[in-house]
Amino acid sequence: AWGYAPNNGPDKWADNFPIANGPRQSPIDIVPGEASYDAGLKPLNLKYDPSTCQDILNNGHSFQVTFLDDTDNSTLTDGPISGIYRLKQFHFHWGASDNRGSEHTVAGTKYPAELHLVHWNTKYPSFGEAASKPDGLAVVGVFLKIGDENANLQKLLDAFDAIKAKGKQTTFANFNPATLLPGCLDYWTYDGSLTTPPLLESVTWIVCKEPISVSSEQMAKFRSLLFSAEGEAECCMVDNYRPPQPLKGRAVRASFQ
Ligand SMILES: C[C@]12CCc3c(ccc4cc(OS(N)(=O)=O)ccc34)[C@H]1CC[C@@H]2OS(N)(=O)=O
Ligand SMILES: [Zn+2]
Repeated sequence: AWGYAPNNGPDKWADNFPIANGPRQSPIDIVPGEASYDAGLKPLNLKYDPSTCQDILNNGHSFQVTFLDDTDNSTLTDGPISGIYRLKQFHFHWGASDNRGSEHTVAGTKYPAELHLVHWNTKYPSFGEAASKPDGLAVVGVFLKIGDENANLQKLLDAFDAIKAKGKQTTFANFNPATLLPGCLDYWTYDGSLTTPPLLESVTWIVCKEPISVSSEQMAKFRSLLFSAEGEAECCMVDNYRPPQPLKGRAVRASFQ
């Protein structure tokens, strides 16, 4: 099965998922000087209801917080998209050390981690259906930068002892993902893909310019999770990021000047 090790990592994914070499793969290196300001881009409208928060899970590739998505209580509208996209889950990617870990990079700069808030287009009947459509998903990416301890992030980290190994999950209620957003919601946007197999080219990427803070001690806590299941040889969950992929002529637009 795919992973992030030398024998099953990003350089091997094309063996089973040939779309890995497709025309709209993610992540990418965002070069601010080459992004074009688009005055037609609207501000992001993110409305999240903490009561839709369900559980937190170690899926063997990252940890994710999953939301009830049978109502329009937690949605993304406006920004570069049309229609209503529902929040399904959020998860992170991070490094073995503070000098790497993000998937998108900014003029080659890597951040220690990156948050992805995954939303699906309600013009389709379900998340899984939407994931195979070119306008099916919208993922908001937020960079994490080493600085002050992040009290909102700490609520997630406090649940880690219950989800240390692959496959573990626990209930996780009343968390408001809006508390993980930066103060300024300026963003870059481009057409891309899932950054893990099945690498489906169904994502409108919305990457926030402003990072949120995470302390170095909190980053160490991320690295205490395991790729491995209980009873298997322990393998620390680190470097679960795909490196930037070729832009192949795509436009990157900026919501700000
Ligand atoms: C669950 C699914 C397979 C994996 C997957 C999905 C959606 C969004 C995803 C975001 C990811 O992360 S990222 N970095 O934002 O791209 C990573 C994987 C994702 C759907 C696509 C088909 C499966 O759906 S299904 N079983 O058919 O209902
Ligand atoms: Zn992701």
